[in-house]
Amino acid sequence: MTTPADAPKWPRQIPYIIASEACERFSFYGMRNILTPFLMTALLLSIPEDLRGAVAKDVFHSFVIGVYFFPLLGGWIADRFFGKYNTILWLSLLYCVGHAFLAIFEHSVQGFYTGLFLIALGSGGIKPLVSSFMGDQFDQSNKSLAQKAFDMFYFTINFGSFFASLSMPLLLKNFGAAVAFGIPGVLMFIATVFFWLGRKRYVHMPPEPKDPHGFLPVIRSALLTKAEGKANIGLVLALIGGVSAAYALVNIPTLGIVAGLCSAMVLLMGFVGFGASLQLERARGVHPDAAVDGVRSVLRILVLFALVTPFWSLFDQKASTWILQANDMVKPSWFEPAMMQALNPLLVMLLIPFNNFVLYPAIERMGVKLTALRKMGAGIAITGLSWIVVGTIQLMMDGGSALSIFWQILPYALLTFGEVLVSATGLEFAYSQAPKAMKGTIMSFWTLSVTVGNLWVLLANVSVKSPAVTEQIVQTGMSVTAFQMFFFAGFAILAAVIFALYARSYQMQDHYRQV
Ligand SMILES: CN(CC(=O)O)C(=O)CN
Repeated sequence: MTTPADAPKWPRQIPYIIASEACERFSFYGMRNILTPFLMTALLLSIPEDLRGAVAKDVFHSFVIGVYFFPLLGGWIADRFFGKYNTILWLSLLYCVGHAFLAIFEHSVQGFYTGLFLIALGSGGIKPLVSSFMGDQFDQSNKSLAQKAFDMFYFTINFGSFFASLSMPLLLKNFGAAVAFGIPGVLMFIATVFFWLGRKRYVHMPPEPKDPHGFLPVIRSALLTKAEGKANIGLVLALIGGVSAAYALVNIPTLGIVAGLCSAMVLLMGFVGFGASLQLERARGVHPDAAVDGVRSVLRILVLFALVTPFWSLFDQKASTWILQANDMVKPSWFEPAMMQALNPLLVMLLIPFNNFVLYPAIERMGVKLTALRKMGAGIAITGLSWIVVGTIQLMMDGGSALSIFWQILPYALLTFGEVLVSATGLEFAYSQAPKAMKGTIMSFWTLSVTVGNLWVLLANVSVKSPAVTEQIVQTGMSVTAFQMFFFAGFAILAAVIFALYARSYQMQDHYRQV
């Protein structure tokens, strides 16, 4: 029986991290939400109007790609050199400087782009570290509270993003760019101060020295060690990955720079990882058993992350495909389609407490154990369901029905329910499953799953430009838009089924630190 004395205790430093995250997310979503309108109506005015939209999109997506690439750099620097606290603090200061550049250089393209680069470096660099640092504050005695802390963390992200989504477009319109970009900068500075204030209370995990038995050395040994009488199929697969990556790079003119680079990265990682997993046992003589087992568990986590990527494909299209649909729906004259975006953080703030206090306890009372993997699998499937609803709305519109924009509330609710199950749960899952020396890196791979999810969207968009594919779609009797919606719904539901099957054989790890 648990007595009050040994009941798990909340680490008192958690509020500093959560308050800092709320301010940081306000600053991030605040500047991100006004970036495209600012580029279109101010910074890029010298570009002819018909070309301006494409340039603005390029700038925006290059910025987003940076944000999701730099987590790898931040994770590596923290794990190997400076530790999480120092890396977060210094990158946060750089992030503040980036915001200052945006506010100061509202008339200078070069100054403004430098600001964007610094923000991508800062926000991307700290993104996986903050959640991982929060996990470090828990140990075996109170790890049962960690999921609640990650849920609170996710709640405050959306608290920040909700107010930013509503207020920043109005600030840009009424007070101009210097004020609109300055305010997120002030919020980021406050976020840094909050984080710094907790410094004496935090648990600091030291960086790990270069390990000859780390992830990459073990992978290399697995691929390069010969086994008598056996072919080196793993190495052949790794080489196929290298050649395919080179092919994707050569095809950048067709795929576009972003899709080409991301495809090359995914192909290389996929083939090398799969090849190494086939002959990981060959590394056993070269490295200690614990190192080889650690690598196997990391590769298993990466398979789960790969199966989460379809969720991100669907989730991030609420900012593109769903807005385009909303444009053609019936709405009050004062209502902007993009304002539907604010529904997502609002619903996250409602669903997290509802799930934790009402839904999860009710389901557990019915005898169903809600593991992280069950929640994530269900979340991916529910996200697929939201796209069946959106696809059905599209079919009705294509058939000539005039539908109110408020019909989108249902798919938004389903999508956000899926998000809370997948993304909020996945943060804690990723942390708890990562071996100590690889926490920053694994959290970065979790963030990278967002990039890969967006890659599937880019590739789907490239493929529907091909006349052969369009012809096939026409034969189904659906518009390309409706077809794509059902395609993505099926993509997520298939991923959910594979996720559920794979999860059955997944051995849960416990990498919380000892007391
Ligand atoms: C995508 N996220 C997480 C984040 O860190 O921004 C959301 O919270 C979207 N609702």
